[in-house]
Formats: sequence, structure tokens, C-alpha cells
Amino acid sequence: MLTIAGLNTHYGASHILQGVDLEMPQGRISAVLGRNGVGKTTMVKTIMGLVAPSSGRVAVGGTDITGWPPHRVSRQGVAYVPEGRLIFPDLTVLENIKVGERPDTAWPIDRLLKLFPSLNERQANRGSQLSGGEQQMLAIARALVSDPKVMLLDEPSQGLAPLVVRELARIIKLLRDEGVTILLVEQNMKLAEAVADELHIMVKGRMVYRASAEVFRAEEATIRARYLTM
Ligand SMILES: Nc1ncnc2c1ncn2[C@@H]1O[C@H](COP(=O)(O)OP(=O)(O)OP(=O)(O)O)[C@@H](O)[C@H]1O
Repeated sequence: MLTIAGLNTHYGASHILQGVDLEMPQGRISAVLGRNGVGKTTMVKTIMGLVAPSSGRVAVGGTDITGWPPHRVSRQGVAYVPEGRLIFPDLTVLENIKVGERPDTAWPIDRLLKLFPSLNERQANRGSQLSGGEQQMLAIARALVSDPKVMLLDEPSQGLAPLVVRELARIIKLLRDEGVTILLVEQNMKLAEAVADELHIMVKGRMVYRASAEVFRAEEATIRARYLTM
């Protein structure tokens, strides 16, 4: 569904992504884990067209989208839920969602409000009045209303209480079961372990490990010590 091949991205003279390869099968949750600063956000931004790669290829469903601007990537069915959520603090919950609305979406506002009961209760509240968990749900709802085939989630569990992370896990699995292909980027393993079908590990701008959830569970202690411990 989403394929990255030999992706290199620089910020000035800093070589951040160093030949990243990633295959994300349709309707699955792929998680990319890695320590702080290895390039996970840069990878997501490069997919989304927010940062231009110096070489390599990004394709969605067989269409080469390398170097496309973000609005075209979005129209191709890729939605981005950024780190820090970036919801509009002065807009209400409903206004925040409507920003991303697309005609004939499979996720109209009524459906989203059923999916996210906390947002339903707070429709008229401003973004700034929401808790971190509610803001995260709102960021996901705003991405869903654009009717994506692929959703990129950057550190969605950051700063959230364990109970809210569990609710987030439920939502992410539900989206996968509805056919949305998900890329989950996380520094924290908890959410990734709870939802991912496949796990990848990035170290210094390269993918160094890939396994199914089952294999990952069996190897977890070794992998954690080798690649993820700070
Ligand atoms: N706009 C920028 N200009 C220059 N360097 C940058 C820029 N954005 C990020 N970097 C650097 O690129 C490297 C990778 O950053 P990136 O945010 O992709 O890492 P990450 O794995 O997502 O980490 P985090 O979990 O902290 O977001 C870091 O060393 C960071 O300091």
C-alpha cells in the first residue's frame, strides 16, 4: 500500500534519512520504533511532502508520489496526524474537524462523533479547552474526515495517561479493521506493542530490524536492549 525505497533526506549538510526502505501492507498497522532523534518524524514528513527527499521513492498503491506537495499527497489518500497534535486552539471541536472534511467521505462527522464519545460531548468546546487525550482524538478525527487510505500517526501516545493510551489503541485497531492502513511512529513501545501487526526499528536514519508482532514479542528483551534503551 505504502512503499518507501532508498529514501535519503538531508537538512542542509545533515544526512538524516540514509536509505530508508519500508513496505506497509494494506489494512495493517506498521509501527516504526526508534530512539529520540533517529529520523522518524523526518520520514513521516518526507512521505507527506513536507520535506523533500534528496533521493529515493515513495509510492502509494503503486502511484509514485515522491516530491509531491502535501495537498496532493493528501488527495492521494494519505492523512497525517502530527506529533504534538497541532489542533487549532481557537476553533471548536466541530470547526477543527470540518477543516479536513471531504465530500462523500466514508467518515462523515456523525460517524466520527459516534466513534469518539468524548468529542461528541465537547463539540462546542474550543481546542484549547480539551485534555491531551481529547486533543489526540480530535487530531485523529480531523485526519479521518479526509477519508484516508493511509494514516500516518506521529507519537500519538506522547504525554497521555495509560488509560487514554488504551483507548487510543482501541481506536487505532478499529481503523485498521475498517481498512485504513496505518503507520505508527513511536518512541514509547507500549502503544506499538499493543496494536502493531509489524514492527520496524530505525537507528540513525536506517531501518535495522523488521518482524511480525509475534516474532517481536519472542525477541523483545534482546531487541529492546540492543536498539531502544536510552
Ligand atoms: N528542520 C530541521 N532542521 C535541521 N535539523 C533538523 C530539523 N528537524 C529535525 N532535525 C534533526 O534531524 C534529526 C532527526 O529528527 P527527527 O525529528 O526526524 O527524529 P525523531 O526520530 O522523530 O525524534 P523525535 O522522537 O524526537 O521526534 C535530529 O537530529 C534533529 O535534530
